[in-house]
Amino acid sequence: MTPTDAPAVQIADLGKTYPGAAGPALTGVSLSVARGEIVVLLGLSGSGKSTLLRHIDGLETPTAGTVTSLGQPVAQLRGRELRELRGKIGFIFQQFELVGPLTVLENVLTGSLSTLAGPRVGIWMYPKALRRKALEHLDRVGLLERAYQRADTLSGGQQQRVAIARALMQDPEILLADEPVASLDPESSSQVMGLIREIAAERGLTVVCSLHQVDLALGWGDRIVGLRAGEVVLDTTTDGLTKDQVMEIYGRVAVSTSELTAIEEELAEAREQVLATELRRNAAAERLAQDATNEEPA
Ligand SMILES: Nc1ncnc2c1ncn2[C@@H]1O[C@H](COP(=O)(O)OP(=O)(O)OP(=O)(O)O)[C@@H](O)[C@H]1O
Repeated sequence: MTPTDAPAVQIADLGKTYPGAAGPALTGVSLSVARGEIVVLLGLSGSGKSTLLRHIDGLETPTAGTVTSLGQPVAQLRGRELRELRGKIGFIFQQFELVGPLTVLENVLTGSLSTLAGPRVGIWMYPKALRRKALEHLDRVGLLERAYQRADTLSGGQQQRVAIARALMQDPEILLADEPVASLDPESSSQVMGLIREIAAERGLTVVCSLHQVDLALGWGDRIVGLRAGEVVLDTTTDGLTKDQVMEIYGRVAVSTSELTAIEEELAEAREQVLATELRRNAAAERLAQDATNEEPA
């Protein structure tokens, strides 16, 4: 395998148990994501999607197994090495994580902070080249005319586009997105996902994105990885994949008809036993009452 063929992310037998947790958040997860691939993580709340994403840029440390991102063994990196890796991995979140009172442009500029020595307060504290780059990214996400507006005056969809522009300031090779459209309406959701896909194609970005919406995932991703209770239960390209197959991840159609019949028979048997016990109890109570009547003095 030549260096260019090397996967963007290689996860081997990853396990994670949070301190004090009753059970593991991830178990035996193995996954290889090629450069330029667009992968959707699907699964119910609590299935481990965020935990998996957070291991890719070293925000979590594995309990077992390894994660290699852009050829680097993530858990072994410290200090500058870890910062350098994170500099190549952009992250966008459900709640956008913008600084509301700051202007849109300033929010985008904060995406370049890891490349600068020391903090920056105000747009004019950033080098001109970075200001120009931030404006170009805002133009790309269709928000150039909003550059000097407060971030918290924008709609949810617009704020997520600002967050994308901010992530682009890092010139990332990988983009991680943790339910980026969970708080958006369907129209804004497809606009934001469409934009991510276009930008990923333009830049050859690798994208790993968790989503809740199966339809969106099917139309948007190249590949779907389904998680259930911390384990990979589906890993397939989206070509020809049906919604029913995907829904099995959620356990809604995971029970077959024969299993359902068996469960129903078991329930019917249990109901009969309860009924028989109740009948016996009633009979015993009647006998006691009868005995008491018989013993009463004439
Ligand atoms: N910091 C933490 N400490 C302890 N347990 C955690 C922590 N973060 C997550 N968990 C637990 O790990 C499991 C997986 O959580 P995770 O957030 O990765 O799931 P998720 O699929 O992203 O869920 P959601 O869709 O709700 O964001 C859950 O049982 C959760 O309660």
